[in-house]
Amino acid sequence: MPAEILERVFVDLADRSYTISIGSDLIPSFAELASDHLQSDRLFIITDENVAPHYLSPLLESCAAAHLHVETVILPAGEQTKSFSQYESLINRLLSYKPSRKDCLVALGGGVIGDLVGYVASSLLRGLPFIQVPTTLLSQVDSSVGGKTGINTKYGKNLVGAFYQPEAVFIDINSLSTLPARETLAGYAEVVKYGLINDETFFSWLEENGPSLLKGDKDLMAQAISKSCQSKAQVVSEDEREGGKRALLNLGHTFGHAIEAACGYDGTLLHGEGVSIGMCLAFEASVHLGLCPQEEADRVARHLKACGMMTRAADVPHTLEADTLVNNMAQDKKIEAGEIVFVLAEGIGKSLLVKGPDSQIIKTTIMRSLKA
Ligand SMILES: NC(=O)c1ccc[n+]([C@@H]2O[C@H](COP(=O)([O-])OP(=O)(O)OC[C@H]3O[C@@H](n4cnc5c(N)ncnc54)[C@H](O)[C@@H]3O)[C@@H](O)[C@H]2O)c1
Ligand SMILES: O=C(O)C(=O)C[C@@H](O)[C@H](O)[C@H](O)COP(=O)(O)O
Ligand SMILES: [Zn+2]
Repeated sequence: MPAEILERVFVDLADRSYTISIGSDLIPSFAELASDHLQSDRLFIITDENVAPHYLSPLLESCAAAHLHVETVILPAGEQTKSFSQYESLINRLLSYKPSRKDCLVALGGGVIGDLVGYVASSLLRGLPFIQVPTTLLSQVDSSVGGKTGINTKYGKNLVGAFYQPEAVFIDINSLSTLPARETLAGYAEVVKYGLINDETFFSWLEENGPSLLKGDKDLMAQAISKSCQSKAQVVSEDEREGGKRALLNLGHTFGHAIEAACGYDGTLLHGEGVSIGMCLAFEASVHLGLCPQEEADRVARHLKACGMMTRAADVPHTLEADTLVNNMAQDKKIEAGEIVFVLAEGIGKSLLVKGPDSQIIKTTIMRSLKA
């Protein structure tokens, strides 16, 4: 089947600008689509053990047809791959192939592969071009766009990394057909996030269409992916390095990352699941701080729950302590003069940054969410 591009979204970043192409059958046509972005005929495709059996062959076949020279690296799947040890081993493996600065890395996979490969691209030989081919819903709507790359450390999520933009992003929505339902749901949390941040109309659309989209309606899914990419591209174009409004894309993440760290990155809690609970906590905290009406927080939790998402810390299949979560939150990157800048909300579509809100209210909100 020839590639069908449904939409192109431009990320406007001066000399680092690029296009996100969204469509069907883009992976089997990768080499043709990517040809304008390649500076040499040598590519390094990095993927994981779950993605490779489905999508590596069509990608390799398209590269062979275009007479490209390709080396392939298949990494273990899962969050633990975003680590110092995998970073070092990938760097060494790539160096063994004697890469040049014009060769291109291709991240074929979810956010784990995209974040790791992007960071390797930013640092190997002081920077090589890379292309994102995201294959999870989460990576198609969020992580492949915007240039946040990095790995986790024992102190927390994404604490080592770089802002480093890809040359292009190719979103093949057909790849979602093999994604496990739990992963689709986790990605959906980041879709809902865009509505909650600044687009109540989109949130209402999701209330109406989210359940059908999650059941496999491809047309609705494509619309949600386009809308999410447009939203993210807009924010990133205005604030690439999170000097201000980009921090709103972190709605739910201060809480979510703290819960993820407490669970140990072993698959007990997926990133999107932490974000779902974290967004509910952000809205509940906003209610207790007198910023947001209770009905708005209830509406957020109701929608996420109706879709089958986790909405409370008590839903996590791991024993969590409020003190551990508060302690983990102290590693958040949005800290200014010793105070965490929280993403809170005055209502749906009305998010805002609040520096150092009452810490007792934050802790009480967490404790309530931990009660079954
Ligand atoms: N850089 C950013 O802006 C940004 C944004 C959001 C999230 N993230 C990061 O992204 C990561 C989460 O990404 P994710 O949710 O994509 O997880 P992931 O990369 O671990 O992928 C989820 C699982 O699905 C499998 N998989 C991927 N594509 C598949 C497909 N098409 N069919 C079958 N299986 C498939 C993977 O092997 C893995 O087991 C987290 O580390 C998070 O911190 C980064
Ligand atoms: O692109 C952004 O900016 C985001 O915050 C998107 C988030 O969904 C993503 O999880 C990101 O990796 C979080 O970044 P961090 O700076 O909080 O580590
Ligand atoms: Zn996220």
